[in-house]
Amino acid sequence: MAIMEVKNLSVIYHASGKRVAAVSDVSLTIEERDAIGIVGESGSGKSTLAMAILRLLPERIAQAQGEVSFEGADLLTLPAEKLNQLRWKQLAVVFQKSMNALSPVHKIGMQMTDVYRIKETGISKRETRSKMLQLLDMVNLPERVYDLYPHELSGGMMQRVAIALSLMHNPKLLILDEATTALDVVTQGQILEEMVALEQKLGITRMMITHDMSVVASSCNKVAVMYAGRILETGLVKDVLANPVHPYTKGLLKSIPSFTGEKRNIRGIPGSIPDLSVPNDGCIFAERCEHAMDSCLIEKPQDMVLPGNHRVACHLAGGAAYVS
Ligand SMILES: Nc1ncnc2c1ncn2[C@@H]1O[C@H](COP(=O)(O)OP(=O)(O)OP(=O)(O)O)[C@@H](O)[C@H]1O
Ligand code: NI
Repeated sequence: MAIMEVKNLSVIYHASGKRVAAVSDVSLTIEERDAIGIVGESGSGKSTLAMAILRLLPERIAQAQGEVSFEGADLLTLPAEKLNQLRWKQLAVVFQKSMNALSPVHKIGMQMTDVYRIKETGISKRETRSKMLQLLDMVNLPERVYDLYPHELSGGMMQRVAIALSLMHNPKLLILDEATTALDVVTQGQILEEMVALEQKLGITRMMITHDMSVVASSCNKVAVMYAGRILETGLVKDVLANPVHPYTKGLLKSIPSFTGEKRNIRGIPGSIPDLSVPNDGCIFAERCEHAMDSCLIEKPQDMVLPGNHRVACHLAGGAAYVS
């Protein structure tokens, strides 16, 4: 069953007299218990997409259009009070810098308790404490963390606390925006492994925002490849990674080191993301694409649907040049 359906979502930032099309016509279906990776290079609109879904964009400068249905409601038009009830309880988010929001002068346990009590009233101190210890244990932190100050924690421990906070009300959908990016590879791997085990136990659905395809490969079942505000390819991880069709996805996969550990040159994709304040009617990747044809410059490619609902927005995917 779909837990969230994003339909034709677009976000425009109004910045210094320009209209920046940060997210353009994005549609996504997230099924219950999916772990969907949103992957793409810096500036491709991943965070904007997450913020739009959560309606956290600054209203004065950002304008979102489209539909985000979640639990039968459209998050984009839901009255603020109803939306507040959903946040944390149903929908939770962890950012890369989530922990910066914590006060340096209060102990972790007390801060967790304060956050918990905003939504849960009428629960005794003892019960709350035991719930917080249980949460710490869930993310593999020892009890003593309850009595530590933020500066006494390592980066990995901090992110674990942030994840514990996001889980405190058993959310249905958890959005992680580069939540493990700043960590060393070993700690990141451990946290991802723990996340996967935890969400299987708790029945959580996860949206994982990252620029790192190997994070998606190791912790997600679905992937959406985003570039310059558009989703270029999406499908099951096993299909997209084994059979990438879009030239951009192929480039992204080439630019990460091999999973088997063999040495390979890390090759970036030449060029950079286009100016999003300039309207584009063709394929947004065309100017960097080594296979671009005339039609790519003037006509926006529609989604080509391959077996397994593997979707690709590329003229080549639908044309004669594509061999399955
Ligand atoms: N407040 C803002 N005002 C104007 N433009 C913005 C604002 N925030 C983001 N943008 C622009 O929107 C585009 C998408 O940015 P976004 O942060 O969503 O990308 P991202 O994929 O999350 O990148 P990163 O991987 O670096 O976090 C970029 O071109 C960015 O410059
Ligand atoms: Ni981002």
